[in-house]
Amino acid sequence: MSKGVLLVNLGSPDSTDPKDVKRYLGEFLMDERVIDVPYWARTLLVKGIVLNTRPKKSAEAYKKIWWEEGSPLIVLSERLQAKIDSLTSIPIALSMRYGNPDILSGLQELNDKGVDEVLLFPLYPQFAMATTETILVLAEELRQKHFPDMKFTTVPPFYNHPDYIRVLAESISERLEGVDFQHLLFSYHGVPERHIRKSDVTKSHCKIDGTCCQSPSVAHQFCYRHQCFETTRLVAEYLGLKENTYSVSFQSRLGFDPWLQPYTDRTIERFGKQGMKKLAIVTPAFVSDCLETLEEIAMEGEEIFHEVGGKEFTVVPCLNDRQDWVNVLSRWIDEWAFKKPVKA
Ligand SMILES: C=CC1=C(C)c2cc3[nH]c(cc4nc(cc5[nH]c(cc1n2)c(C)c5CCC(=O)O)C(CCC(=O)O)=C4C)c(C)c3C=C
Ligand SMILES: [Fe+2]
Repeated sequence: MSKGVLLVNLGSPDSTDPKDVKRYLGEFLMDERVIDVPYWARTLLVKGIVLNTRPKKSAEAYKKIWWEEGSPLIVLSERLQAKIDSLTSIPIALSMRYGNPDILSGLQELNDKGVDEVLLFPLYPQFAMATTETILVLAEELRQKHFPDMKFTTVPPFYNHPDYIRVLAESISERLEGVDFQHLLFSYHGVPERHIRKSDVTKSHCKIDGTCCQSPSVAHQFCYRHQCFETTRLVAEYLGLKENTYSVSFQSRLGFDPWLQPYTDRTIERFGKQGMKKLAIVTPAFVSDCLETLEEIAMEGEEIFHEVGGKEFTVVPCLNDRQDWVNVLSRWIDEWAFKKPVKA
């Protein structure tokens, strides 16, 4: 068997043209694991309402963060792929769940190189049905249809892996060295509360009120909320952060259903109104900087903080293509490919 790796990230529109943004949002939001309502209702909501207004607004936001080479998320993922590729001897392909390059072309590229055993590597530290699960389901559908002889292995969510925690914590301490801050906010992408209940394999563990995430359960294997809190706890422990000097919030909610709380924008506002002047923020659900970190946090978040009297707003960049992160990912890949012992 010949081995290869498919890194998979979320994806971006091809350009900031509202037509491209509309095509991308259409594919994204028509995913039944993102807007998980019956097909007719999703079609009515997405095609009848959201796609008539949101593409223009989102295109404006993308314009603010777009780079000459393209979408930051794609460019940063490509840089990560290239650096891993230079350290490993097996083929490394890159795909996006939505937009381009798609998962089919990534699998085709590996197949053309003679690969028949693929390590599927969703670039998400925490599991969510709207991210990890949708990648794995689509990849499996494509495998069955186009590459039935291919074998898949999947990298599990690495939210509590000591290597990930160390690199994330080091990236925070590097950025915050010499920065005077009163509070470190861990802002994760939100999901609707309903998604947490749906992913609960026990069907009874998740209460979403904070009482369940600390009590051991098999449900945690698929619980986004638990995994976000665990990442935070472990990083705080690594950095020796004192209680009440850090907290968790959830950003980027869409629609009117309850999403995981507290919401990041309201938290930033509350901190400023309470008199906080110096806030630092880190976004561990994203391994690559993207619209949600560069625009929603670094631009909108800072504006909110300043409007309510805040002064210094420091954003920790995502891991992107940091060399220590590249080294960790390359080592994980080699350990899988060459069956080397797994070291923390
Ligand atoms: C942890 C990662 C992410 C989760 C969980 C997630 C859930 C989720 N997202 C939407 C809706 C949108 N998200 C959008 C952008 C976006 N989302 C993520 C990651 C997660 N999403 C990233 C990395 C990005 C940025 C992409 C980029 O090109 O930089 C957008 C598009 C932008 C916009 O119009 O605001 C939408 C829409 C839902 C509904 C959801 C869970 C159900
Ligand atoms: Fe999102």
